[in-house]
Amino acid sequence: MLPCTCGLWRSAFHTLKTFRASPSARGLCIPTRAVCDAETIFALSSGHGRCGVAVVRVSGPASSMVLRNMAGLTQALPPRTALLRRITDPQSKELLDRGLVLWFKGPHSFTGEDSAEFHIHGGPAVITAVLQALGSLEGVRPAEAGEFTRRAFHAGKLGLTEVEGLGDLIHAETEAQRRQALRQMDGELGRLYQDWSYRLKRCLAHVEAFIDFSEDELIEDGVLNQVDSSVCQLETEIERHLKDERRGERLRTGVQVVIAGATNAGKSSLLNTLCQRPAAIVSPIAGTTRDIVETSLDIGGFPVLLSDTAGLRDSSDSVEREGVRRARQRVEQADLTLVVVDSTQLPPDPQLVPAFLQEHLSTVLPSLSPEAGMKAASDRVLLVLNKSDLVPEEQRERTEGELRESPGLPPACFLSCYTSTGLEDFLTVLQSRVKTLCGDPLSGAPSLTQARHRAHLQQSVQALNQYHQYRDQDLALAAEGVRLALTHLGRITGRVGAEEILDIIFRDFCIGK
Ligand SMILES: Nc1nc2c(ncn2[C@@H]2O[C@H](COP(=O)(O)OP(=O)(O)OP(=O)(O)O)[C@@H](O)[C@H]2O)c(=O)[nH]1
Ligand SMILES: [K+]
Ligand SMILES: [Mg+2]
Repeated sequence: MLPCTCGLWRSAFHTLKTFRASPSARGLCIPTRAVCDAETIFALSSGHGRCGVAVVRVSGPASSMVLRNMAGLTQALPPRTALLRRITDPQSKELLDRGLVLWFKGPHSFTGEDSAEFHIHGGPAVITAVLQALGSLEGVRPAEAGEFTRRAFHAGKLGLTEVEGLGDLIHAETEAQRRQALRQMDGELGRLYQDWSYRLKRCLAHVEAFIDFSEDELIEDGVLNQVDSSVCQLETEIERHLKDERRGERLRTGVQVVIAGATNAGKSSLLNTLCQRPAAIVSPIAGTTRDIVETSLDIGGFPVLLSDTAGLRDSSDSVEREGVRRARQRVEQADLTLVVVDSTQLPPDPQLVPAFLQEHLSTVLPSLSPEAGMKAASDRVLLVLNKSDLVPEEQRERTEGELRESPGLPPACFLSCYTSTGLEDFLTVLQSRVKTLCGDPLSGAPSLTQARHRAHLQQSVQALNQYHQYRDQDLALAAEGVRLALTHLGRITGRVGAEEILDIIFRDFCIGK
């Protein structure tokens, strides 16, 4: 029997051969489309509208010609050095602006191609003149949305998860979103998936080596046991990564918080208080809100999509009934529900309040009632006891004491949307709940951020089940399971079938990125 190391070497070599041979495996190589597209592209990369400085980016083989024609640069430029130049029209030689030009020699650029940047004055007329001048040059055309990044991807500068991270970074609206996106753009998530791919490749190599050489006794029996435990270990890691309760995805898209409760409890007033503008109509007429009113908020760095809904009651009005139906539907989909209660309706005897609130919760939100599991309710609900300005202070304090003693209920906060009393305490509770729902983007393993990743990871795990299923009956089929799992992982990082998803990803990119 050969020593194990030799078996490893053989199996790795064997796998290389089979990868070349099998069409499904062929896709596993890094994308190798020509790094240099024949066309040179340009775009305004800074934001639109009047600004101090605007950045126009150029990428492609004609970039040096562009600098020669528009910035009068004849000799080879030092790369990555800003030079103050007169920027002129290439045909008429008219002065368009005075600005900085930079030159990036490929492959040491964002796209991997020869690139240039013009930092010009940000007035609309200056920008238009420079873009028009660029467009007049032969072989140079305006870039499509995300085209610079697409070229960077094809040049192997970024993996697909990094591209997605970059897209998220551009769209990040809150601190926590920025942190998560930056981490993904830096490649942490991509590295995690690539590490899994690498380990799966080793497993595959070993199984295939076993298939080919075990009969000649050239390989140790223990190899398969090693594969078994590696596959189990990987399954555990992927499943743990999947079991994140959608924290990363939630942070990326925003936590769905829904305001619900009886009519006139002050739901719309709460929405307006939280978003600090009169987004929803407030009136003493019960049944004012019918449609769902949405607004996005930044709660302590975390993104929240807050919805106000129709007051929950039986109504003979068909429009109101539709509003109530929509409200209930929203509550079902919510990550967190703020159940607003008019605190003047609470029993005057504080001891009766906990039971009253339990009862109230089960009528207002039957799916979150104690019967449906109070644990679920206390994780997904916050009770807002509104109009506290109308409750005597002494009664409020005694009620608060009672509520602290009744652990079965979701957290409850007294609040007045009129005077803002209690707002700070409520915001603290809300923020900590939202934070738990999103997780800390900086600690622990990087989070799963996209439904697309989740789908491929689930398929990967299913494929690994095939390995166990056929392990003792048909090793070729078992190996196919591992190969399939690898393909699914490859689809996340873009090593397999990237073209189909690129269009979807870049659709959300801006021009100039
Ligand atoms: N005193 C007092 N009145 C409040 C407070 N919050 C709301 N109100 C009043 O309560 C009434 C109902 O407020 P809304 O915000 O319209 O209540 P709602 O729950 O959205 O009502 P519907 O949309 O009809 O279900 C209005 O007259 C508000 O001015 C509060 O904190 N204190
Ligand atoms: K109302
Ligand atoms: Mg309302």
